[in-house]
Amino acid sequence: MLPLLTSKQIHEADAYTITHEPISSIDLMERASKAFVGWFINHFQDKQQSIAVYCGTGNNGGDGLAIARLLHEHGYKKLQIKITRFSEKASNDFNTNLKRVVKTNVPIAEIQPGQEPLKESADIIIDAMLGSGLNKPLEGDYKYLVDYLNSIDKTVVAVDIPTGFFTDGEITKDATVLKADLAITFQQPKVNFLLPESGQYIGCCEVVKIGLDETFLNSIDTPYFYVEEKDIRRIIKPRKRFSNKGTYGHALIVAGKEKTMGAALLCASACAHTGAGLTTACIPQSGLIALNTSMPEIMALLRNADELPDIEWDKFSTMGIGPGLGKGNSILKLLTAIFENFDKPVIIDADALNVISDNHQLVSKITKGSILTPHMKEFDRLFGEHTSWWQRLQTAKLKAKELGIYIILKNDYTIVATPDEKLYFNSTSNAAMASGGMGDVLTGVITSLLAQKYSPLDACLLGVYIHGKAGDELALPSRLHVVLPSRLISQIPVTMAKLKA
Ligand SMILES: NC(=O)C1=CN([C@@H]2O[C@H](COP(=O)(O)OP(=O)(O)OC[C@H]3O[C@@H](n4cnc5c(N)ncnc54)[C@H](O)[C@@H]3O)[C@@H](O)[C@H]2O)[C@H](O)CC1
Ligand SMILES: [K+]
Repeated sequence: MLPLLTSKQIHEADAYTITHEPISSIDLMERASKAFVGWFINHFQDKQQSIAVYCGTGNNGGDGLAIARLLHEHGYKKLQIKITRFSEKASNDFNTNLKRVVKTNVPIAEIQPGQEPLKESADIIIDAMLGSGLNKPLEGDYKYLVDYLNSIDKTVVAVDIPTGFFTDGEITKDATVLKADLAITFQQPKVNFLLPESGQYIGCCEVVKIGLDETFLNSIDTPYFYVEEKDIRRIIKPRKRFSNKGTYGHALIVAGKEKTMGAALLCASACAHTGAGLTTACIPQSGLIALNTSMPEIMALLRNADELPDIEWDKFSTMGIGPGLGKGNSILKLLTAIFENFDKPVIIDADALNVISDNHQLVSKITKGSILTPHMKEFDRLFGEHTSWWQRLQTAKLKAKELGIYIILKNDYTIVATPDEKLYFNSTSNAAMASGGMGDVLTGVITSLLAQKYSPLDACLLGVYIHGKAGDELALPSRLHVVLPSRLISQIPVTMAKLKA
């Protein structure tokens, strides 16, 4: 897992690398700038395009000056540097790089406090004004300049972090940030890049390694982790010789009502396709024909609106409860009965989450180790309104600990909050997957993994990853506009096979 650092910790990692590699800070800056330029020249190959490099006077600005020099050496002809002299302070490495770039004769202009922004006509703006040193929202000269640059709608490439964007902590709705089409960020994604609020400020993000000390990075105490394919390959288990259906558990999918049987079918089908030994769907009578005709592999346990179904509690390894289930008194009774009689962790989604929100006394009854899979609205209904994703992260961390449960907060980078106060960000999935039924599939996948004796944490991390990866494999190569849940289900065994290869 890649630990994600706060800006304070990034500065510590920077200092540690300088002392222990050892490397001088100016050489580390050179390495970072080269990494930026390596990516930049591959993607902006037209050397006749005009480029304005806006530099602050700290180390982000120092990077900007080094980048301008390196681009000049690579033959970019129409470069200009604009230094924001809004502070009397300048870092040593900024000053050193200023001396170095002066020798190249790339034109340099300085913008003084209170000065009107210089009219910008360049095709591309490289933003090296402020980076991880940002310590307050933009105001005064910076705000004025950034508002102007945002208004002229140029292609903006941010060095490390867009000016005005906090890497961690709450992003306020009225924040002034220089909107970047692309942020080329150093060493690792920043926590706030992974939250939906960043969408309006960052078009896309590329991470370039700058050789910070890996042992130190991995030793830093942080609740935030980024899950990568190598982590998933360590979690996924092969199907063994001499195994049989009993080896892989029996999952019960409690889902569906008359007009939302599709959710139950998708969930149960995903469960079977992810490899549960047996899958039974607890559905109303009205869904039986649909189940039998669409999925002969799946057994039925019928639910009658007025009485509790006759569940043999010991028979099932786990349960996935909620997709298309409906609300109301009978569902409340059913959930209560499950929490009272079934002592293994379950997966709770959709309508089951809403029933818990409406009957808050149920929250404390949720079996320890269970997994909740809310999207943003379901999460807020359960745990209260939030005005930012940062707040939501903190609540998820708190509630997962307090209730001894796992919370999967669905999002572009779906977040898994665990009872030991960690937050794992998933790295797969894409916008083509944003369609009804995708969440039902995820619930089926995770239920299946829990039935197969993966620990709740591994079931969460693996389930979320393969769900997103299957969607990526289908959508990304041919840039599909949309991937439907039922198509994604049939991809899951393929995705799992690739991860085990
Ligand atoms: N390990 C790495 O990732 C490396 C990063 N590098 C680059 O260094 C910057 C961070 O540099 P730093 O000097 O610490 O901070 P900034 O340049 O972002 O800011 C400078 C300075 O500005 C002041 N300031 C903060 N907020 C405001 C504000 N709202 N208005 C006005 N002034 C503000 C404050 O005094 C800051 O100290 C990182 O992003 C990378 O680009 C290294 O090059 C290599 C290693
Ligand atoms: K920047």
